[in-house]
Amino acid sequence: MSVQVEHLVRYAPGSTQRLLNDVSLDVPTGAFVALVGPSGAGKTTLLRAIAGLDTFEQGTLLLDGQTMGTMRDRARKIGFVFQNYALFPHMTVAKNIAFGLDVLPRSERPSRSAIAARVQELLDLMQIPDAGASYPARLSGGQRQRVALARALATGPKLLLLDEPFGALDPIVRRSIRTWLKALHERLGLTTILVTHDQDEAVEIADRIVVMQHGQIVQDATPEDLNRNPQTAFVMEFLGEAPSFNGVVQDSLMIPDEAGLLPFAVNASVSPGPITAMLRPYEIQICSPDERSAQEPALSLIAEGSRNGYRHYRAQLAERSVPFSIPDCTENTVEIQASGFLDISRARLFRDGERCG
Ligand SMILES: Nc1ncnc2c1ncn2[C@@H]1O[C@H](COP(=O)(O)OP(=O)(O)OP(=O)(O)O)[C@@H](O)[C@H]1O
Repeated sequence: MSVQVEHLVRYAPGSTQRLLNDVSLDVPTGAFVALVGPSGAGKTTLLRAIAGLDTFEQGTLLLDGQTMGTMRDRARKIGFVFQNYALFPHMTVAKNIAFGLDVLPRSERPSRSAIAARVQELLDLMQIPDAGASYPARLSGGQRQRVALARALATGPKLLLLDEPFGALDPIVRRSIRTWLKALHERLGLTTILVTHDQDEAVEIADRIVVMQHGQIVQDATPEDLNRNPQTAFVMEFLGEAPSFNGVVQDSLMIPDEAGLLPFAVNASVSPGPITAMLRPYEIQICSPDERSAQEPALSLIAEGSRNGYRHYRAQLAERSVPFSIPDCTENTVEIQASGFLDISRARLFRDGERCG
């Protein structure tokens, strides 16, 4: 199922505050989109509007090119899992999963045996084939999340809306459920929109990341594009550690304010004046003192060990220390407490928070 949101505006009830401020989003059938952004950005509000759980004052919402039908039509086509969407504790797992089918009017409800078969199929799919007779209290957190997903999938929805569905899980279970969800999405040909606070999760699972801030979409791109071409300093910072360096552009040269950083050439289109350079720790390079013999070495390096395929360091500048890392496999040997200069020429440039180079 495709989702098209056009110029959506939603006000806080009884107020002129815009919770969603002219939001447009196009999600083609089969896409896996992650909605990310700081707390209060409007992610849940947008998801609820798409689900039809909340109304909106302006704009259009189209599912498969049509305005939304009745609530019941929607309920069958859209599966939701919200973070605090608890299972019914007094029902077995099987009854929980069957709920959406059991409550259908008799004329539409599958036979008892068809419902039982569907429940078993979902239990098998969730890799908890024997859990049907258990009560939710007997399950682990990860198993409960799977049951919540199974319940959302029982009516055969075409669109899956997930609001922090793995929030309560420990990182290891979370990682395995994430991989499994991606495979499920592909296998069932679903369209999935996932709200998550976990940037790594978004990058790993989604084919598109939509970043929200103040009720607006600030960028909508593939994970690679978002990392390579963040349109604002906020997006750059939001997606991961991003040391920033103030300086000034003169004659197409960025001259950092702090000692210990090498000036670097910038594109001629970048106008002179104050500027902020930001880059990832692994994009910072170290220059040994003898390459710049005219200057005294201006910083010292502190090794912080290896992690995730990188060797991590902190470079001590006059007023602060800056994280940087190099791939573990590199031949480059940076000695503990070695000194040198930082080359930040791979930085993106921002002015007033907007990308300018
Ligand atoms: N019914 C409401 N009345 C007034 N304000 C509301 C209402 N619902 C949400 N808000 C406000 O709208 C803003 C967006 O909320 P929303 O829950 O969509 O953010 P979010 O991005 O999902 O945040 P989080 O990551 O914390 O879940 C918040 O400032 C919230 O306080």
